[in-house]
Formats: sequence, C-alpha cells, structure tokens
Amino acid sequence: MSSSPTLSLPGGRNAALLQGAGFTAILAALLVVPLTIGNDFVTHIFITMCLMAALSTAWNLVGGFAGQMSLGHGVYYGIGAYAGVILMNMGISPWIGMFAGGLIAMVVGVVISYPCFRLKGPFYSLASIAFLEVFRVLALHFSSLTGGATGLMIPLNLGWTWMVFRERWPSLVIIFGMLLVTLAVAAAVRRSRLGFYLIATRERESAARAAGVQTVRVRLIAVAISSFLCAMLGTFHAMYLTFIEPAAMFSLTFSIQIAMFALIGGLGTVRGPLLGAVLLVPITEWARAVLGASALGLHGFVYGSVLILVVLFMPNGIIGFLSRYAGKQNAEDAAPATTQTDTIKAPAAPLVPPAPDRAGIGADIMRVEHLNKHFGGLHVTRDISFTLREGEILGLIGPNGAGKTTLFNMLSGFLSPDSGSVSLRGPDGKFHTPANPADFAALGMGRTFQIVQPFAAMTVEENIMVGAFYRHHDEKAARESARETAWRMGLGPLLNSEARGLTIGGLKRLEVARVMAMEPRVLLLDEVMAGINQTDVRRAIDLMLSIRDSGVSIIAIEHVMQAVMSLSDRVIVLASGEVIAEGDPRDVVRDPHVIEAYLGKEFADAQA
Ligand SMILES: Nc1ncnc2c1ncn2[C@@H]1O[C@H](COP(=O)(O)OP(=O)(O)OP(=O)(O)O)[C@@H](O)[C@H]1O
Repeated sequence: MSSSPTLSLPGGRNAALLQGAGFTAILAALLVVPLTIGNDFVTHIFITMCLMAALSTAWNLVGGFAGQMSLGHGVYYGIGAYAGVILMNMGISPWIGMFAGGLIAMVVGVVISYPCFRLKGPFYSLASIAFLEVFRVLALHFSSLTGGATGLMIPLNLGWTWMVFRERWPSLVIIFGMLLVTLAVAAAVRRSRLGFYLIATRERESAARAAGVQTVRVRLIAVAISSFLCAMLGTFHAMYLTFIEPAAMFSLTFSIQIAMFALIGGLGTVRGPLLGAVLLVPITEWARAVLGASALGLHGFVYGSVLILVVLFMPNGIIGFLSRYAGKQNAEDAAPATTQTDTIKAPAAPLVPPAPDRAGIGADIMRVEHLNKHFGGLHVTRDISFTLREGEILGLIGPNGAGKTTLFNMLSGFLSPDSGSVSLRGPDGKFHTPANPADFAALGMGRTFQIVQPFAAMTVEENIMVGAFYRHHDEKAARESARETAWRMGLGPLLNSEARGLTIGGLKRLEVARVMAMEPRVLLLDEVMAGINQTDVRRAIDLMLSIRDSGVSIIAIEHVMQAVMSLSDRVIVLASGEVIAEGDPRDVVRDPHVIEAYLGKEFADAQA
C-alpha cells in the first residue's frame, strides 16, 4: 500500500481552508439533514454513516497512522457489543458498559497485538483475521454468557439511561457525538508526538528507532486507543440493533468494510475515513433498500468496484487526490521559491560559518572495546577497539565490505556484538553500556543511514520534528525547534516540501537535520557526502565543522577523501573487519598498508 499523504498541504493555505470548510459542512450535514427530513429510513442511513465513519476513523489509528493493516478490528467492536449487552442484562447502563467494554477491548488489543507486531504486511493482516475467528468461536462456545449461536436480545428498557429509543433521532444524536469525539481523538493524535512517531514508524522503522522512538510501544498505544473507541461504538450499535449474535459481531466482512472506508477516503488522514463512509454507505444502503433480497452481496460489489477505481486513479484516496489538486493549484499561484524542491539556492554567506573559537578536544565520551561480529561464517568485525573524545571528529575509512556499517550498527544499538562492548559517558559523568537504539538515543547518540531514510509522506519540517520531539514533547516547541534546525542546515526554504521531492543532497542534509534536532552529544554520520556535488560537499564540510564546534563528537564514515582530510582530527582505517591504521590523517594516508588496502598508489602519488 502506498504511503498516505501528509496532512499539511504544501503551502496551499487557501485550499486547506476550503477543504476544512467543506469537511465541516459534510460533518454538519450528517446531523442537520436527517433531523430536517425526519424520515426513519434516511435517519437510519445517516446513523450507519456516522457509525462506519467513526469505526473507520478509530481503525485508521492502527491501519493508517501505524501502518498495521488490521483486518480483524471487528474483535473490539464485538467485545464492546457483548460487554454492553451482558452488563445491561445485569442492570448496568450501557453508558457504563461502553467504558467497561472499552477497557476489556484495550487489554485484548494490547495482548494480541504485542506478538503480532513482529509480523509484517500480509502476515499481520492474516493474524488479525485469525484472532477475529477465535473470538467468534469463543462467543459461540461460552453460550451461557453470550447466548451462543442464538445470540442475545437486550431488555427493551426505553430511554436515555438505557440508550434504547422508539424513535431514531436520539440514536443519531448519540452516534454523531461519538463520531465527533473519535475525530477529535484522531486529530489530536495526528498533531501530537504520538502521531508523528506512528507515521515515522510506518514510513521507516529503523530511522524512527534511531530518532529514539520506541516503535513497539507507540504502536501498542495506538492499538489501545483504537480498540477502546471501537468497543464503545460496538456497545452503541448493539443498543441500536437490540440484538447481537457472534457471526454479525465478529464478522470478517464488517472488519474489511471498516478498513475500506479509510483506504478509499485516505489512509492515515483524519478526514479520509469520514469521506469514504459518506461516499459509500448511502449508495449501498439505498441499493439494499430498493433492490431488496436480489441485492444480497451488492455492497461487496460496490465497495470492490470503488476500491479498484480509487487504487487506479487516486492511490492516496480521496484526500490524497484533493491535496494533490490543491497543491497544484497552489503551485500555479505561489512564488516559485516556495514550491521548487530541487533547486536550493546557495546563500551568499556560508550556511553555518565555523565558529572561530573551537572548544577543543576533551575527555573520552565513547569507549569501544574488542568488538567482534560474525554473520554466519563471515567474521565481519575483528576485535575492534577505539575511543572517541569530546568535540572530536573521527574519520572512519576503508574499502567496500570492510565492516564500517556493521560497526556503526553496533555503535548505535541496531546490532548486538558477539563479544565486546560499547559504552557512552552519560550526563552523570559515568560510562553506561546501552543495549538498544532507544537506550543509545537516551545517552545522546544520533545516527544517519548510508541509504537515506526519509519519512517520505511527511514534509521536511515534519521529518525534522520527529527528531525534535525527542527533546520537546509539546508540538509547538518541537515545530519551532525543527524550523530553527532546518534554517541552520540550509533547509529553510524547503520546510513545506514533501521529503520525497528532495534531491539526494537535500535528503542527506535532511537526515543530518533530523538527528541534530535530537540535540545529540555523539553523532554517527554514514557517508553523508556520497553522491552529492562539489558545492554540496563544501557545504557539508562547513556544516560538520559547525556541528563539531557546537560541542558534538562525530564519527564519520566517508569515502570523499577531500572531506576526510579537511575534517578529521583522527582517522581509523578498517579493512576486512580489522583496524589496520589509526592516527593523524596526514600520517594515515602515507601508511603503506592503507595505500595497499584502500587508497591505491594514485592517491599516494597525488598527495606527494
Ligand atoms: N545482515 C547481514 N548478513 C550477512 N552479511 C552481512 C550483513 N550485513 C553486512 N554483511 C556483510 O558484512 C560485510 C561488511 O558489510 P558492511 O556493510 O558493514 O561493510 P561496509 O564497510 O559498510 O561496506 P560499504 O562501504 O560498501 O558500505 C560485507 O561482506 C557484507 O556483505
């Protein structure tokens, strides 16, 4: 599934306002139209629209924001329905029952999702379907509680206390209110640190982990919120239907429908699921009513046809299509500087002039001792030991396949060494040995990746915000910090551009900016100058010097020798997993072993 569009329109303020007004009008119509018409069938369709929109919005927290394509969300809806009805039969109001059902669903959601999050793509979807089936069978089996295959009727106690009414409008008011709450929760999540972390995790899990995101934790929080909301909606629907049975409450078809509204409307967007439901529910409900029994299964046909059309012509759903259209409109109106993503004008002055008063090299901040790593029979790093000092730039060079990236992965917690240790000096002055990327990040470690890992569906600003959230939990503060970092890194004019539109030089700078927004103490840069032009190399060198001068210690894997020579205080040379030379760059490049293993005779002659 292609990634969803960002919520921020690329600079299209008017278009965004227009979209907002349109959305509010649709939302208001969901309540006003049926109340004005006053027809039971029409009201029923609008109740179904609100319910489906709310369920799909809740699903979207997991399926869209977190990118976990659950096809078993009927589990939570069913749990809410049964909890509400069973408690009502015990004399407890569904207003309380819906919270009880929500809490049970939340626990079930977290327990079943924890192991399932290890599964990717279709395997996760299949596991979610399997759990749905398990719950349907359980509901059949525990018939003394659930009524088994015969199902459960609710006692017909009318009134607001019992959420059961003779007329339809009170149910409409309740589900409309629940829809508003669900939308408000989704919007709050999308704007919050959690929302950014979820989308970052969906887009590039490794990069998210490097930014200090505890990826399993954030996805579990999304499941908890989503299952709670779905269960509450399930309780409401049980009261509306007045009868429940396992096949309908734990239904695969129903679960797929919930997901489909979001897919059609716009996966991972706040407004998409509502638009999907508003478009599809009336067509199918109307066809069902008009064609009666001859239209059995027609809704599946309608959904399938619309889905095919959307995938073909609007791969990012209706919202994606509208956003792109708005973006185009805006591009025609706006000044070129705000829309061109590929041409970064070099500023007259250096982006970040190196500070004249370098603090100097301090005490050890990182200690690497006897690192060994095997991949099967391949001994990739052999007994590697070195130290990194405060305010130092350590160049790491070596031929392809020497083990540099593997070493970086061990230095940042992405790989565990077979033996040996990496310890970092914490703010308390003591050395700690972290075990995973989150612990490394907590001690001030930031890293980039050899193959750039942008969060493609986010803007430049949002990408950097993922890093900034590490220090600033509040959205406004994170945004400000991200903007400030972006200008410092020369990305200011591109703040609102989507990351996927950047050149390779821009993407490399974006990676550094995202890490710098975390305010690291140690920075691992993996070939940030590979594939960029001479001007960008010069700017990258200035950037690294200024980062160093701000007190950050850097280890840089680099093949661009011009950069290695002008930046490094010390150089380590790796070949076949071993350190073959270490010391002052000018001495190292004259070392015969280094010339033979990496630099070649031409380089030595050129230096001479
Ligand atoms: N996950 C893995 N499983 C098996 N072998 C691996 C794995 N990762 C790396 N290797 C192998 O380990 C060796 C070192 O790879 P690594 O990527 O660390 O080298 P490098 O010095 O970073 O090379 P380059 O400059 O090309 O990026 C290579 O032979 C590579 O094929």
